[in-house]
Parts: sequence; structure tokens; C-alpha cells
Amino acid sequence: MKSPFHVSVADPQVVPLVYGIASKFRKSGFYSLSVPFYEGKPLDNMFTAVDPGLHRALRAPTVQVFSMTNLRNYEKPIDECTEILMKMLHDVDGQVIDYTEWFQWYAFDVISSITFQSRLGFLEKMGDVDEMFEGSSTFAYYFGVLGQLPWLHPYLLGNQLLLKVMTTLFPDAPDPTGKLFTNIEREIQRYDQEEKLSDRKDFLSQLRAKDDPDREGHKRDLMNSLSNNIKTPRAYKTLVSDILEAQQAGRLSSIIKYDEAQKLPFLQAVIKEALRLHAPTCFPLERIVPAEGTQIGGYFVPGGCVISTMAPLMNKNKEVFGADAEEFRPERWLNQDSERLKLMERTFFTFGHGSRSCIGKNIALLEITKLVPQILREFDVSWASPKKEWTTESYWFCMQKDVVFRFTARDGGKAEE
Ligand code: HEM
Repeated sequence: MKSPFHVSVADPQVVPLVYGIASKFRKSGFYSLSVPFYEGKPLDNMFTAVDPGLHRALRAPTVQVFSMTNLRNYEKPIDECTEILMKMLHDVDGQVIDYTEWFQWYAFDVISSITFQSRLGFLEKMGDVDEMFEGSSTFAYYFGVLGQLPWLHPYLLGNQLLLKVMTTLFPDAPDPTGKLFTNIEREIQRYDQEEKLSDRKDFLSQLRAKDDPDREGHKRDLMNSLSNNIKTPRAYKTLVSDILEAQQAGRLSSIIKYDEAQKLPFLQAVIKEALRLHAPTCFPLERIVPAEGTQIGGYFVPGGCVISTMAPLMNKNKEVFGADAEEFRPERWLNQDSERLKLMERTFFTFGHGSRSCIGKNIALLEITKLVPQILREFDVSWASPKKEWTTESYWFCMQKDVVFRFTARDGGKAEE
């Protein structure tokens, strides 16, 4: 193997070259670990497809489904989950809870409501369903570590025979992919057999109506906005006073609508700043340098090399975001001249860039934009951990742990119906 094999780049100027729409840099072997098995055979999805033609064929029919215009139709299933979560929080009024778990239940139920028109029941159960969290954490760990040695994958979880033997020998071992895909498969079969004639409007029905073969089940969604804001008292105060002012002025419904939350500029800045500082996808987004090689920052990088950059690096670039780029300061998104703001937007890498950028971005933003003000309107939220900081673990996703809050209901925190 020639050296160097993997080049990691911090310069924002490489982003359009490596990740831009017309880029010839394809995804690396890292992504092959994410290819699911369907009916015993590997089946690429939008996230894993390397060939640009296949990727276009998978992505193009879904673009409209994931558009913000279409997503607004999904406020109702999100609201149903929000009502359940709010009731649960009121039931533990004044107590201390680890919010990461609660919001993970919420996020999983929201995505399944939107996708299959039915909640998987994480919130009701207040726990894992079909060991999906456990499976996805095991898979994230495997993906993060073995993704650095992708040639080993066909001999490990990429080997169906080995998997069958392991499941027989150790039936209680975490199942890194199986349960999630089994659930997706079951829902597709349910739709195909029973519900084609119904007027379902969920994602699955829209995608099946287009005969889209993609069955990806990306479901990760994080809500860093709360944690960051609560740990920064000045920002917390401004945000809460904006939300309560809007409520007093009668500008917020009982379950806050996306359009209403969008009219709160400080909230938008808080969300952006939290996603900038704590990008949920924090691994390098690996691409292969095309055969002819490329010039980067005055160096020649030969064809076949892996090249990458990642959100934690791009999003904290001091030349773009300022000398205080490591700090949580939502105002940076509000008090900027338009040229600087454009540069910040272009460099913001949380959802990737170009034709392979996150197609689920609007779902994530819809969910966060509605939930954060809903919680802060109804509760005063304070840090209640014996530790000074929360901890993080990064395997592709940057998972927060020990995010312990006290939720105390506000007097009159609920809007009139
Ligand atoms: C805050 C939440 C999320 C973050 C930070 C995030 C981040 C990302 C990033 C960085 C990529 C680019 C990966 C790469 O270039 O290798 C990506 C791709 C993707 N994301 Fe997300 N994501 C989020 C939520 C979602 C949701 C909710 C869905 C689906 C419902 C989703 C579906 C996808 C898909 C299908 C791709 C592959 C797109 C393609 O290659 O064309 N994501 N995401």
C-alpha cells in the first residue's frame, strides 16, 4: 500500500472540489459496511451507492418527498408524539431525568410515524423496542471502527453465513442490523399486501407509489439545541423570553407549528449554532481521489487515495466563524454582514455538501424547530447532573451521554386551545 493513503483536509476551499455536485470523487469503502442484506443479498441504498448513476436513480424520485413543502404535511404525526412526550415530562415535573434517552424514544417514534404511519411505541414503553437502540449502537461502533478496515467486513458482519452461525450460537447477542431491517421489511410487506388502496400519506406510501427501490432506514436525529442553550445562561434567557413573549402575544398554538417557530429568529440561531458546534455526524466523510490524482493546497494527491473532511473541523474554522468559533454564541448567525453569512452557510458541514448531502435535513430541522420551543414554553430546564459536563462517544454519530436535566413546569406554560 502506498503512503499516504488517507488525507484529511481542513481547508473549506476543498469542499466544492471533493463534495460538489459535479465531483468525480466517489464514496470510499467505508460506506460498504452500511449496505444492508435483503433476501440474502447486499442491496445498495441512497446512502451507500457509489456509482453516480445508481445514486441518481435512487435519490431523484425521493427529493420531492423530503422537501420542506411536502414535510409540512407531517406536522400531525410529529404533534401526536410531542403530546405524548409533553405529558410524560409533566408527569415527572420537578424530577431529574437523563434527557438523551427520552428524546431518543421521541425521535424514533417520530420517524416511524412519518415513514410508516405508525409509532413503534418507544415513548409508550419508555424504553427500547425490539432492541433497536442496542442494535444500532452496536452497529455504529462496528461501522466506526471496522470502517477504517473495510476489507475485513466481508469476513465479519458482511458474511451472511457467519451471521447465521453466530445468531444460532448466541441468540441473545445484540443484533446490529437485523431487527431494524426486519421491521422495515415487515412494514413494506404490510403496505404491499393490505394498504395499497388506502389513502395513506406517509413516506412509505409516497415512495412505493413511485416504485422506488430504496428502503433506507436512517433514523438518527439529535437535539443538541437544548443542552447547549441551557449551559449558556445568557442565550437561555434570551431564547426563553422570546418564546414566552410570542406566547403572550398569542403567536403560538398549543402544539407549536413550524411556521410559528420559524418566526423566532433567536431560536433559529440557537439551533444552527448547536448543530454547528455539535454535529451529530462527526466522522470524516471519505471520498476516493479519481485516477488522475488532484492538487490540494499545493500538494499532489495521487489517484486512489482516500480524502476527507468532517463537520467538527469545518464548523470550527476560525477564519470563517471567528476567533471564538469554539464558543456557543448564537448571535454570530444574526449580527453578520451578508457576505460573511454566506461564507458561514457554505462552510457549515453538519449535513454534508453537494449531491450526497443529507436528504433528511428538513425532517431533522422540522422536528427540532417545533420541539425545542414547545419544551421551553412549558418547562424551565436546568442542568442537574453531578458532573460539570456531559460526555460524548463518537462512532460516525457523536452520541451524548449523561445529559441530566431537571424539567420544572412553568405556571401557565401551556397555550390556550
Ligand atoms: C440532525 C440530524 C442529521 C444529521 C446531522 C445528518 C447528517 C448527514 C450527513 C453529514 C450526510 C452526508 C454523508 C456523507 O456524505 O457521507 C447525510 C446523508 C444522508 N442522510 Fe442524514 N443526517 C441527519 C438526519 C437524517 C434523517 C432524519 C434522515 C432520513 C429520514 C437522513 C437520511 C440521510 C440519507 C438518506 C443520506 C444519504 C444521502 C445521499 O447520499 O444522497 N438523515 N446525513
